[in-house]
Amino acid sequence: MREGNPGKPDRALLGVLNGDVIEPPPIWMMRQAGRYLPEYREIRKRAPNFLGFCFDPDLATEATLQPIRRYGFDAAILFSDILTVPHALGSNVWFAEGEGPRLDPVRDTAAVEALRFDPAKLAAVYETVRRVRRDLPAQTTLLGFAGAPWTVAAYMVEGSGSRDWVETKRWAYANTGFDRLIDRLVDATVEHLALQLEAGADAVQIFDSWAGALDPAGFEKFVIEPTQRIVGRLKDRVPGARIIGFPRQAGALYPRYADATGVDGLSLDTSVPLNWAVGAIKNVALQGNLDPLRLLAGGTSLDAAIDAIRQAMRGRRFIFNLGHGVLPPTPIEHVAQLVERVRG
Ligand SMILES: Cc1c2[nH]c(c1CCC(=O)O)Cc1[nH]c(c(CCC(=O)O)c1C)Cc1[nH]c(c(CCC(=O)O)c1C)Cc1[nH]c(c(C)c1CCC(=O)O)C2
Repeated sequence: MREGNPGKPDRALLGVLNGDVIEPPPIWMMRQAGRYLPEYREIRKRAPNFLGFCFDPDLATEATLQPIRRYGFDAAILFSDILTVPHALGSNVWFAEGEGPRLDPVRDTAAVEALRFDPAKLAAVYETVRRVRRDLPAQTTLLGFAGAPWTVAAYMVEGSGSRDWVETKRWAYANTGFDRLIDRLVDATVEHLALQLEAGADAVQIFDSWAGALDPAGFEKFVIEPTQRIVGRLKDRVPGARIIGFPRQAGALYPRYADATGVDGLSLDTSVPLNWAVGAIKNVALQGNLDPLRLLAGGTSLDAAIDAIRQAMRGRRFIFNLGHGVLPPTPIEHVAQLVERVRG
């Protein structure tokens, strides 16, 4: 079934994005580098704060490689964060230990006009990409990433995480300059993703974690339209760029997102019935969507959930993943069970 990738080493995950059906499917996990790994918790102590960790190429390279060494996943994902982009735009971003991200809120046009993307502030990130590519096994795909404009804007407007994103939606729907923030983020995201691809990333994922917070008209304007611009411009700038989109909780709007944005792969959240997705979503590789809680719980119900996903996706361009990030209390043995079951 393989066409191969002329001129490229045989990277299964990149192969799926390029059009191959591969059995067993390549596997990686969102948030595979992080707190569920004892070796991550150990090196995390070496940095004074989380952004300092992300901007230290020694530490970020090591964190990226840890899950590859332990489990041999088919892809490594750059260890970084979606909030490095607001940092490079000049926003004040910090992680209050145990409380999640904090930013100085951006709530008017003057604050938007003050933002300037300076990629020099992310030089350590691109250096990490180069080092990881140099140290990775040749068959392992390296993924870069960015947050989508809507999700990054939501953190910038609220100044933190939120359940309902009230201030962001109020401004977005009022139509009083929020689009300018989205435009700035589209420009910065294209630049940031292009620099990762040019430093050695094989493909990139765009995380729109809060896409599901919008109504359908808002989803069209603030999720689909900016993502479509990013994909078009990135493919113009970096020929052959491969892009996975993750509009989390998009529900019935997943097919529209896949058709309209031009992504090569679509990451499905835990709530999506795969039998529906296979029929409704054409012409893209699908990725997903094991419930991270199944992985945490383990046991025979984990095996059954893995088998059901494999069964539903047989014959389809598919990348095995979770429906969202792995949770910190997940036992490391359950992850070993997952990888073995998918490949066995
Ligand atoms: C919304 C979002 C963020 N960051 C990210 C998203 C989109 C994906 C999603 O929806 O989960 C993306 C992200 N964050 C991180 C990665 C690294 C690569 C990987 O997936 O392994 C990636 C791809 C590391 C991280 N980013 C963060 C950690 C934990 C902090 C630490 O280790 O000290 C890690 C490993 C911190 C972070 N960063 C963010 C939050 C809300 C938090 C705090 C919540 C939490 O603690 O999980 C913003």
